[in-house]
Amino acid sequence: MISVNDARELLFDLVAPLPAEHTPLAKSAGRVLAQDVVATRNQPPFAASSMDGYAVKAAEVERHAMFKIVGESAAGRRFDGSVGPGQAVRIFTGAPVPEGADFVVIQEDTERRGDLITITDAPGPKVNIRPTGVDFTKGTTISAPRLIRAEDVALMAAMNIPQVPVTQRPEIALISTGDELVMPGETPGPDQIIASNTFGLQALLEDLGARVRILPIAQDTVSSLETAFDLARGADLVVTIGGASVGDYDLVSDVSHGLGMERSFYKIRMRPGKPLMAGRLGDAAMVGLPGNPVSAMVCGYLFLAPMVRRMLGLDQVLTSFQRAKLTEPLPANGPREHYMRAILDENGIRACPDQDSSLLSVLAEANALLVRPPQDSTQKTGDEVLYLPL
Ligand SMILES: Nc1nc2c(c(=O)[nH]1)N[C@H]1C(S)=C(S)[C@@H](COP(=O)(O)OP(=O)(O)OC[C@H]3O[C@@H](n4cnc5c(N)ncnc54)[C@H](O)[C@@H]3O)O[C@H]1N2
Ligand code: MOO
Repeated sequence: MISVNDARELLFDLVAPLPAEHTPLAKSAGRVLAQDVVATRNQPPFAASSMDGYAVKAAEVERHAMFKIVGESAAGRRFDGSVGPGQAVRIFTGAPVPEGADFVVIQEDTERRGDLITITDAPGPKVNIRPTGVDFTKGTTISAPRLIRAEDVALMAAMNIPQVPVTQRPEIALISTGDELVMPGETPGPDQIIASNTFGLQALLEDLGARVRILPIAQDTVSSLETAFDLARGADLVVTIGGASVGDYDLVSDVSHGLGMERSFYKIRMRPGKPLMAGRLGDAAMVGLPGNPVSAMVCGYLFLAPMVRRMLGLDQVLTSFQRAKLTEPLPANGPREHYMRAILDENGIRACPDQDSSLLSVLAEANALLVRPPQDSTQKTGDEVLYLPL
């Protein structure tokens, strides 16, 4: 058995960042920027008014000063002439400031009669003009890698980048194994249950940006498992669920070995999630998850999620541990690193009372995984512990 950290390193060795592709700007949110993108224009491309009012010469701005309106500058339609002494140009927010003007008096500070305006209130020092390129200039770069957020989409749109280079989405095939499983919506036989962690993992992995294919459930036979592996061809990562332990029907190891899987490791010194196997199967990475629903989900958070982030080319692939104070004591831990479902609130953190790895109801109630090092001693209320937010 190897440690969680060693397992993670070996899992990272099984995957690499995927190539880039272009996606339309409108579809780029949630994807990972694969190459730097560069603005090809200044924003604003001209000195622009930030208010509705009158463009004048700053030197002439004072209370009671009068100006003659000689034209209009609107957003999208500039005033072509220039502003001379005693002249003003009617101007609107976002419009180009005409030549000769270096101040915009807001209309609330003026009184207009025909084509004459008078400044009624002393304008402050603010010139109400946005200089050319104040937002960004030609050559401004958004650096890759970067998880593209809505704000980045807006910025790239303003930069006039209609096609965005993004990392290809990792394709993941999920194979549930076991005669006892049926899909949600089907009618289970008396000894059957519903495949669950399959769908939890799909949600988790898709949320990270992977494309997930749920394959038909493999029965506990060699041929059924072989068929499932065959259907998984083309995936970057093949994940099996269940059949990883030592029972007579735990066939994943034998079947994957028979198909040429080069094993990287089997079993991690952790709870839950001990009987995890990993290796390379043809062009794909393969991870055999333990079937217990919580074990599979915890391994999804701890191992599959970082693998996906690595395939997406992100720098930050691990979730950082946080610290909180215990609101209830903990008994000593055994030899395996323990990821306990826990509840974090404003007072601190406490482990859920029942940590059996079949209990999805407890996992759903939890909002953190409290991390116990191997052989950790008894912890008292108020002691600080590490946790991962869920
Ligand atoms: N003698 C030993 N028995 C077990 C050991 C051991 O070391 N020695 N390890 C235990 C641990 S820890 C785990 S975890 C499980 C892992 O077992 P498998 O990976 O072989 O999983 P299965 O036996 O196929 O299933 C376990 C459990 O989970 C249910 N299951 C499986 N897949 C799904 C799914 N997609 N959705 C919902 N539930 C699923 C399955 O019905 C079983 O109840 O082994 C222990 N045993
Ligand atoms: O370690 Mo198993 O993965 O607890 O239930």
